[in-house]
Amino acid sequence: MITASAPGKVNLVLLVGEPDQRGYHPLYSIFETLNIRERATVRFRPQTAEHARLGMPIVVHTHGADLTDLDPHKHLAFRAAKALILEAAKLGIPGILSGHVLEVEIGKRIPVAGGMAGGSADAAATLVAVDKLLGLNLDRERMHEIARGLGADVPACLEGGISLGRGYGDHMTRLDGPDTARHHWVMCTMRQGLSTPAVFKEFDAQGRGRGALPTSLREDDLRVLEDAPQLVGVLENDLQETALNMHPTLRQAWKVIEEAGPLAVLLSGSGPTVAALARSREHAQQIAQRLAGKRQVEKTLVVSGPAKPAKVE
Ligand SMILES: C[C@](O)(CO)[C@H](O)COP(=O)(O)OP(=O)(O)OC[C@H]1O[C@@H](n2ccc(N)nc2=O)[C@H](O)[C@@H]1O
Ligand SMILES: Nc1ncnc2c1ncn2[C@@H]1O[C@H](COP(=O)(O)OP(=O)(O)OP(=O)(O)O)[C@@H](O)[C@H]1O
Repeated sequence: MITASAPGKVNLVLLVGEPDQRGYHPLYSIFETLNIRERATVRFRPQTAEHARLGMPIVVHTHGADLTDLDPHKHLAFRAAKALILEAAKLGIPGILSGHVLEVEIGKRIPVAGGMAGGSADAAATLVAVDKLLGLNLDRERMHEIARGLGADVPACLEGGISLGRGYGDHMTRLDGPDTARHHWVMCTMRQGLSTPAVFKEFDAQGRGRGALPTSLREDDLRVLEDAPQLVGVLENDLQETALNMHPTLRQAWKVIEEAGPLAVLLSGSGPTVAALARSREHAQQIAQRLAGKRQVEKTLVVSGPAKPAKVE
């Protein structure tokens, strides 16, 4: 049995270009991974008659969130496990599961459909756990290739730290080092989620895409590695206005969160989770206390970043 974990994220900078023919958007995205982690535990189980009917001998159980409406084959942990079984076959290790099913247990802590890459973190943790269980020992490059086939945010969850994502936000360059400052956040979730494709679609309908994106790290963006006060001037999310227009209560929540006294307020990815930047952990706890009981905010999570990469526990 192997357990691995992977972090959630907030995009410190998210610049969005015009969509390509498939409708996907080129991005310039600086990810900060957060110390709120998803866990994947994987093991072999003997195959039963019921399992034999499964097309692919993988069973996923999810704890901590209700994903019963989700087609099991679309669960990102299922897709990650399947990708590595196919990779094993490609590497000439067929029958790796013979007589067994691969069981994946996911422990979710990251809110679903909140813009914090919860499903992507499940995928990243599953990739690392199954790689170890099957003894594949894939290198970083191959893991990242497989990860980006699963979703644009999966490589960032594998990578950890603070990283620049180019291409579709899925080609990572790690930016942080030993002197990188720690950042404290209050992640404020909303009762109603927002669908990532719907936000991008509305963004396009409003013609908000940038004609050109920076081709390398902008010098000013190096401030993402500094303390919270320096970070304030860097934070930027092109999807913010679109999400604020689409969500029924996000604008009211935004005002309430600003009144709780953070240094800055930022939409996390495609939202609707709102990231409130604090000076320190104590300040973050104060903000969370001020927001307790406010009906506009579902719950608050006091977190910090950058976080460790996806790894075996
Ligand atoms: C908004 C972000 O969270 C910022 O980090 C990501 O770009 C979204 O990452 P993700 O949820 O892992 O994205 P995917 O699962 O690959 O795609 C979900 C949907 O988001 C849109 N999408 C995603 C990434 C991208 N570069 N362009 C897009 O247009 C597409 O409509 C796609 O169908
Ligand atoms: N393991 C998973 N956990 C959560 N949702 C999943 C998972 N696998 C597939 N999904 C589907 O993806 C949708 C969005 O999931 P997720 O929680 O990853 O959103 P998100 O955090 O907003 O993503 P991102 O920030 O990467 O855009 C869910 O509503 C669900 O239908």
